[in-house]
Amino acid sequence: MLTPSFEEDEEFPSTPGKFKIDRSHNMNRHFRRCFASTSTMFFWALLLIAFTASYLSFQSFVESRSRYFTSSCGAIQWENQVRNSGHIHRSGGMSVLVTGAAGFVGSHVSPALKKRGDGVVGLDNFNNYYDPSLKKARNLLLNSHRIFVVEGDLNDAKLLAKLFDAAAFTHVMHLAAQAGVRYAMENPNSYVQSNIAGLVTLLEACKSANPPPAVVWASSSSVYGLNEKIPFSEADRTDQPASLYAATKKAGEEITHTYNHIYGLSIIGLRFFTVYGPWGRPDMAYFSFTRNILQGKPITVFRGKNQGDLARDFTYIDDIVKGCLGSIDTSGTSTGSGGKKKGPAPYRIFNLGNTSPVRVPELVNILERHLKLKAKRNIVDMPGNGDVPFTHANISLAEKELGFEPITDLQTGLNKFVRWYLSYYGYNNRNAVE
Ligand SMILES: O=C(O)[C@H]1O[C@H](OP(=O)(O)OP(=O)(O)OC[C@H]2O[C@@H](n3ccc(=O)[nH]c3=O)[C@H](O)[C@@H]2O)[C@H](O)[C@@H](O)[C@@H]1O
Repeated sequence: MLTPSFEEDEEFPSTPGKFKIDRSHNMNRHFRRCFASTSTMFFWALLLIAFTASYLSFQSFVESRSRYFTSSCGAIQWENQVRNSGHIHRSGGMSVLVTGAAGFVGSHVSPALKKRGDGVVGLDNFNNYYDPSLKKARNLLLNSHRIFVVEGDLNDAKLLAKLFDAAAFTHVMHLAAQAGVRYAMENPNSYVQSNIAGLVTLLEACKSANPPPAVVWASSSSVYGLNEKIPFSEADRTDQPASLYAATKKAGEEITHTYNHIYGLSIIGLRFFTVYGPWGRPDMAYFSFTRNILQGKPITVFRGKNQGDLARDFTYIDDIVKGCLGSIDTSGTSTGSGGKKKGPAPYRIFNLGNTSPVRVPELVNILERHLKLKAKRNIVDMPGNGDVPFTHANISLAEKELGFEPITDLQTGLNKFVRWYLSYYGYNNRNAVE
């Protein structure tokens, strides 16, 4: 029988790239040795069958946990999972349905709620806008915090009704969305589907719940569009969106207002300013720049009018999480019941930004320092694809009402991001998907 030796351990290093290269050579050698006698062959066949059987039963266990149920037995198990995950473990705590839980912001907000004793149930459709394996990895992390994430779509009204039947959510943290400013030109309907139709389906479920939850949801700094008044304040114009993405987020602000007005839903809309950090979104500039710099590929740096640099009020994820928790804690309650308004409910919108915009070339300089590599910069004029030249948040309202206080500068936040990136993808960076 084959016994592992030091020599074999060395041939299977932990880096996945090397593992792949060496595997065929090793497999040939193992096959020659292992199948030299019939008894060893029989032993390996039994082992293979046992392994396959346990893998299949594990898979079906995982599927039954998260997917919509098909049998009554599965339904009971599913409802128990939802109820347990949404159970509150502290006095005065909340039970929160987090949509987009396996997304970037959702995967940070959910454990933060759970750690302080709140109940959390996730909902995510695990779509392939970017590498779904990253979403699955975030999901594993959530599971390790005993957070159950239901795989399903916002537009599935029946599923939402089942969720609200199974758990008495006090709050909905609505983070699921079609994100990305420039992708809206490629796939406009996905924005309508998620950010408008999905939002309405969710609000319908919220207003019908008894009692209805308070809703905190992700709007976007992009609603300021062509606004030139700096810094951006909540009272500034938001009627000149520069992208379809921004237009759907602005529509979301109007739609949530009507549900507040007609049904007494308590609403907080959060205008996030270019959120970044560990477990981030691969479609965002800081993430794709890191990947390309490590792979020795060029990066495209957009330049604005008169060759001016673009700038963003980059905001670190941990600061955003504090703003989300502050919103949940101060949301007030919805006043309606069973779809009938009983009195006025709060409707508020807040900027969550860092208040110190950084030019995109400076972002690249910081990444170069952290990665100890030079970027191959390809500087081009900003195409007319929905981008805005700069963002800059005035956060005095969020400071006053939510206790929001961002403390992470870009240098520090990107250092944490790069360390995560290297630990997740490895130094050879071969597994990073475009
Ligand atoms: O805060 C927001 O409202 C928005 O922030 C980001 O949108 P954006 O600020 O455009 O973030 P990135 O796509 O990471 O771009 C950052 C900056 O890098 C620039 N960029 C982007 C990509 C690229 O290849 N080159 C480049 O120079 C962009 O023009 C922009 O100035 C998110 O992608 C949106 O989902 C979010 O709603």
